[in-house]
Order: sequence, then structure tokens, then C-alpha cells
Amino acid sequence: MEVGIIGGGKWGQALHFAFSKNHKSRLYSRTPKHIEGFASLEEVLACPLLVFALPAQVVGEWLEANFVDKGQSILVAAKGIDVRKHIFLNEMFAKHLPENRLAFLSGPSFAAEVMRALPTALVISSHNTSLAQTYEKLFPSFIKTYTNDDVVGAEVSGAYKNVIAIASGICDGLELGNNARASLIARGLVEMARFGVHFGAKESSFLGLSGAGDLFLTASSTLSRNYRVGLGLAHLRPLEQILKELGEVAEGVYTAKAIVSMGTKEGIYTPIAKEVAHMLEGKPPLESLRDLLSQNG
Ligand SMILES: NC(=O)C1=CN([C@@H]2O[C@H](COP(=O)(O)OP(=O)(O)OC[C@H]3O[C@@H](n4cnc5c(N)ncnc54)[C@H](O)[C@@H]3O)[C@@H](O)[C@H]2O)C=CC1
Ligand SMILES: O=C(CO)COP(=O)(O)O
Repeated sequence: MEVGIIGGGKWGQALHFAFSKNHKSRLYSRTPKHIEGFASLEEVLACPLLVFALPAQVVGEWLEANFVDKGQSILVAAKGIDVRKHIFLNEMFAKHLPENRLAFLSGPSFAAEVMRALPTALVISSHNTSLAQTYEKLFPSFIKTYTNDDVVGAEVSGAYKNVIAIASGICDGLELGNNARASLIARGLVEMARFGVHFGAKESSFLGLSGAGDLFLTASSTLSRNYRVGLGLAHLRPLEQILKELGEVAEGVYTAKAIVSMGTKEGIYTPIAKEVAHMLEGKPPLESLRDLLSQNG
């Protein structure tokens, strides 16, 4: 099969590496890369199976400016919620192609480990079962895949866990201990499930790889960019400087704000996301964590 990847960041390159094991994979990014299979945008858009691996915040403008509908399907590999429009990515993509040509990728998967061909498990979610199964065939044997039809569950899990990972990094950066971190992660899981179920997600998705799996991974490892943002905030470093040094996307920074807006509008209880948004705007981390973890919080 032939697959075209849009986005040459860490995740786009890792997926390209994985797909290239058994298939013809082409990768396009705005900055040319010296890797086998690098292709022009035109060549990539001509592939029947596309994978979108750019940050969530650029989805709208990228599709408007570049997407040409030739009947291709898209597997969305970004994990975030648009901070300006406050809508899920499936709604943004649905403006450009029908939902039966859309699928979403989620699950615990650091690009750096996929690049080393380490065992990984991923979920492909689509309202079109046969499309999910087609994308499944692209993955090599070191990646175990599962399919389901819970698109909103996959999206909310992938986006929300980044916000909880920032909180967890802050908790560890402040050296508040393992008890505190475990309680944040567990409460974070409940919080993200409540948010997702409100928008139609299945609760069971949050107990599996997309939810608990990716949350546990991201909220407990310095390999996570979002967790590292949290560590930086705990050490009272300015956000701008943290992001500049990171040099890669940390989706939770934007998704926290989107969740708070959507939660406020819909009357959903999102205490951890709210405190993360406050800390990103300058609230002292110790004060925020006390508000979250103390008896009166
Ligand atoms: N790195 C990882 O381990 C994983 C990342 N993801 C998700 O995949 C998405 C992409 O992440 P990474 O590749 O890791 O980020 P990255 O920061 O490594 O790369 C992002 C890429 O997007 C490009 N880009 C940024 N704005 C652009 C624009 N306006 N137009 C065109 N290109 C633009 C950058 O030049 C860069 O090549 C994120 O939503 C992330 O949450 C999902 C699973 C794992
Ligand atoms: O989504 C990821 C792993 O599943 C990557 O997390 P970070 O973006 O925090 O590095």
C-alpha cells in the first residue's frame, strides 16, 4: 500500500519509519528533510491513504491553504483541541472530507521509542470500520493495533492527557511526592472521562490504551514534552522560555485553554485543566497545587 504523511516533526518521522517497514511511505514537510521517501506536497496528496501529523493548532489553516480533495482518506495523528475555535479536530476535518474517510490515531506512543522499533500499542478509531482496518495493515509487527468507532473518546483522551501531564510535571517539579502525583493522575482520568462522555465518548475508551494508557505514559515520563513543560513551570521558568528551549510542540499548553472554555460553556467540572490554565497564565504553581490537593481545594 502507499501512504502519504503530512508533517515531518517527531511523530511524522516515526510513523514514516514504521510504515516504511512493509509499505511505500512518502513524507512531506514544509522544511525539506534528507530522508528516503521525502516527497512534495503534490506527491503526498496523490496518495490514497494520508496521515496528518502536524500540531492540532495548525489543522484549520493548513487544510484551508493546502488540502485538495482527491478522494483520499486521512488518519489524524495529532492530539489536541483547537484553542481558537474550541472544536474537536474531527469537526475541523469534516469541513473538508466526509467522516467515512476519517480515522484517528491514539494510544501510548513516544515517537523516540517507535523510532527504535520498541513494542508499542495503538488504537485506530473511525466511524468507518473497514477504513480503520485498512490503516491497521500499514503498521509493522512491533506495533500492535486495535480498532474501534469511538472517535470522540480517542480525541478527548489524546488531547486531555497532555494537560494532566503538565499538572503531573508540576507536581513532580515541586517534589510533592508519589502520593500526590498518583492522585492527580487518577483524578485526571476521571476528569477527562467526564469531559469526553459529555461530548458523546464511551467511558470504556478512557480505561483502555487511548485514555489510561496514554495518560500513565505521558504523565510519568521526562520523555513527554508536556510533562517537561510542567517541570519548567514548577521551577518558575517563564513559559515562553520553556517552549523556546523545548523546540517541539507541547499541545497541552493550548488544549488546557480550549478545555476550560468548552467546559465553562457546557457546565462541565474541569478542576485540573482550570488550574493548569491558571498556571500557564502565571499563577504560582505551589498555590495551584495546594488548591487542587489540599482538603479545602
Ligand atoms: N512526538 C510524539 O511522541 C507524539 C506526538 N503526537 C502528536 O503529533 C502531533 C505532532 O507532534 P510532533 O511531530 O511530535 O511535533 P514536532 O514539534 O516534533 O513537529 C511539529 C512539526 O510541525 C511543523 N509545523 C508547525 N506549524 C506548521 C505549519 N503552520 N505548517 C506546516 N508545518 C508546521 C513543524 O515545522 C514541525 O516539523 C502533535 O499533535 C502531537 O501531540 C502524537 C503521538 C506521539
Ligand atoms: O502523545 C505522546 C505519547 O503518546 C507524546 O507526548 P508529548 O507530546 O507530551 O511528548
